[in-house]
Amino acid sequence: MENSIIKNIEHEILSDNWYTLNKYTFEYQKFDGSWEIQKRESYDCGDGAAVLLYNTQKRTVVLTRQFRMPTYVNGNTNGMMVEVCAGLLDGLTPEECILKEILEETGYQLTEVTQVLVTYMCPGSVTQKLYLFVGAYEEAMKIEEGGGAEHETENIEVLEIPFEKALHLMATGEIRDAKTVMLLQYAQVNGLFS
Ligand SMILES: Nc1nc2c(ncn2[C@@H]2O[C@H](COP(=O)(O)OP(=O)(O)O[C@H]3O[C@H](CO)[C@@H](O)[C@H](O)[C@@H]3O)[C@@H](O)[C@H]2O)c(=O)[nH]1
Ligand SMILES: [Mg+2]
Repeated sequence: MENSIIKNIEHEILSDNWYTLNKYTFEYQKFDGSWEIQKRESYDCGDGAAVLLYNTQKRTVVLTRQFRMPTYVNGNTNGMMVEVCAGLLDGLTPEECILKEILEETGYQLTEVTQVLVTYMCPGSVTQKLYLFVGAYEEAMKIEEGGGAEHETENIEVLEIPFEKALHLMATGEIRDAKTVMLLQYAQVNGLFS
């Protein structure tokens, strides 16, 4: 990490259970040139990849639905989230990761996806960099049931819905996962279905 506006970085691990919560204490040079000590916690759950699966003939997208505990404890009544297929890199490249996740979670076997955006999802507190893809799917590519990796107790429901319905669900707030909103809007802005 090279940066002339911070120095003397100290690192401490606050929790290292499933993911890692780090704490950094460092000197930060303010805009007026003076230095101050800052302390920042930083949650490292790894980088990830996500994909909007779309079919222009059928005008459909494939999404997933699963229980997300962090949303349940923050206002999402039944904790269920409708999201694009996504997963953590776990040592793979973003493209390798997302092709594997597509098969595991949705049962489609794709060989090609296109990277369209790279985003920091929550830059004040979470390290995660997320690689966003779109991928064209066809019925013939469905070779497995999907549903998620058994050993990860994922329990993922696969939804194939019209693109217009996905846009409607986004407008009504039933779709409110950020990566999903970004990819649906990407499809809309770039005329993926036109
Ligand atoms: N035992 C245990 N399992 C966990 C824990 N946290 C996550 N898991 C398991 O680990 C799985 C990881 O599945 P992936 O498909 O790799 O990731 P994801 O949870 O779908 O998505 C993650 O990455 C996305 C893209 O970067 C993110 O958008 C999403 O928020 C999340 O971090 C989860 O589904 C869940 O079963 C935990 O604290 N304990
Ligand atoms: Mg996943």
